[in-house]
Amino acid sequence: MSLPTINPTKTNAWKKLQDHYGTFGNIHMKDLFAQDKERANKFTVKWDDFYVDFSKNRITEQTLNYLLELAEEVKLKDAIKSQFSGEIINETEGRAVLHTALRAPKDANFKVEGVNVMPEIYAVKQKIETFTNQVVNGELKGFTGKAFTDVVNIGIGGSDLGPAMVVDALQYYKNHLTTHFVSNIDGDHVNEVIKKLNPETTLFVIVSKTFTTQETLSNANTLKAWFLKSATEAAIAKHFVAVSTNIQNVKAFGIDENNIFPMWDWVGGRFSLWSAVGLTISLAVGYKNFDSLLLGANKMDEHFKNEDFKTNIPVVLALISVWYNNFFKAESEAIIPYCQYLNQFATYLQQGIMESNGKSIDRNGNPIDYQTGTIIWGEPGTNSQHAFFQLIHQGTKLIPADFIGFTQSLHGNQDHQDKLMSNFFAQTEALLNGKTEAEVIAEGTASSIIPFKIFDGNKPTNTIFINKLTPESLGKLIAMYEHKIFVQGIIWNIFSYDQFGVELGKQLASKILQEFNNSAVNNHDSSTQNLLNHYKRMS
Ligand SMILES: O=P(O)(O)OC[C@H]1O[C@](O)(CO)[C@@H](O)[C@@H]1O
Repeated sequence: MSLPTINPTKTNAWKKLQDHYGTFGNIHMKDLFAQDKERANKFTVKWDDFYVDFSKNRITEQTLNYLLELAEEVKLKDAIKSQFSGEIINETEGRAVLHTALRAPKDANFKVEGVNVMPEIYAVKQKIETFTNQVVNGELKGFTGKAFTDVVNIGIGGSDLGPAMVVDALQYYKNHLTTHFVSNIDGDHVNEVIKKLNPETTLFVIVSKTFTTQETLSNANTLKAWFLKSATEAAIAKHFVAVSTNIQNVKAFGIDENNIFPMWDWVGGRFSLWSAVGLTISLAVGYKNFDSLLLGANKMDEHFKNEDFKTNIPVVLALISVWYNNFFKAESEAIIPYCQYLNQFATYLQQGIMESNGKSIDRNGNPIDYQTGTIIWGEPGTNSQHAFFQLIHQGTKLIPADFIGFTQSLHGNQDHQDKLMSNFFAQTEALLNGKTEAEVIAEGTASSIIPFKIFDGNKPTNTIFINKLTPESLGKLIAMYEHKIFVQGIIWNIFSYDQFGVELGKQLASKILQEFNNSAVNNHDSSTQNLLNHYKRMS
């Protein structure tokens, strides 16, 4: 069975939303709160250690009902079933999409083409656990008999961003191993990492689903060449491991078969941190914590699969985002974690959201005449307040924002935590209420300055409030956004799991690379040609 192919703009719910948007006009959220004392309770979902308040949005109960009707009309329920039952929903690549199987319990039953994949998943998990324990305990040693001190993850995109974000987010839980990430083809990246390494005590984890990615293979070759300045070829087996679906290419690189951690083509790169792609996470925080991350994601999967849409966190967040994207024409969304540990979270979500839903052809193969993927950006609070919040508060653009916060800190310094969280609450309150002219005048402001100090307010935010940053709660949070991506892709009638848009640039780059050897460069547009010739002269 394939995914439904319903044009959302042709649904009854869409028309209702359009009319509703027309009458919604300039309703201020402040008035909605004043009219209904129960508003916050009505638009809050409490689930496990999550408290998600979406009341500070430009919605009424009617809006939500129409959005829920839209979900029904585009057959979201069937689509969820299709995804979890291993159907080939990544139709353009002919693949199932089963990252959810990676975090399911052992006795779950996820089938790809009739075969239960759980035994394979658990065999690889076992391999990750054994290997992690041996490295962390110092049982496995380098070529001079010393235990490992450093781990270098070599990968890019989904083979880098997920592990890098999680290792950073969970650094509180880290063991003695120092982790490094090399992704960019820019030689400065690998060069700076090399400066920090001792070949005798460094473990290299090459992560590439395809094992054909230029950046990853170039960086891996550079690191191998550097390593071989101090060690023999035989030592590679002790220091290099790989995560890939392409066993043949990994072996050709010189990696011992025992050092290969397999993955599967039914795991998309940007959804792969739950697989052996997360090996560096497991090494950095220990297998138990890695497994808790998976457990958290599995709990969110169950919530997503079973919860009524009205109180289903990923579904509600996705619907509200569609409301802004397609009716208010908001172009971007900000992700603001009040947590320094989530420093890389927005960057990570950029790939997840923009590579998945940045599409303009629908599931019937026709061009789309409505907006799809949102632009994602963000930084942790409070730093972001001192950087770009001016534009969110008083600029001309509507920027819905997710505020992510934790009731309990990990550091235990209540003074810092209270100051951080007072900012967290103050910002969403200020974005909601703004400041009126009367309030500005009452502050005794000089009359010529008054207009500059008025805040319209009415700026939407979701508050995603979690008890504590743990591997499990992080797993839930990541999975929450993964499901939001899926829901939006279904509504927009696009394929979320391919990424053909990244190919053209890659193809041209390899053509240009070959042309560097030619004496003259032609058959480009005149701009590109001039630039190439200038580079050839000057480099
Ligand atoms: O793991 P690989 O095959 O090296 O691919 C890395 C990344 O490249 C992409 O295919 C395109 O940027 C991503 O989807 C993927 O995460």
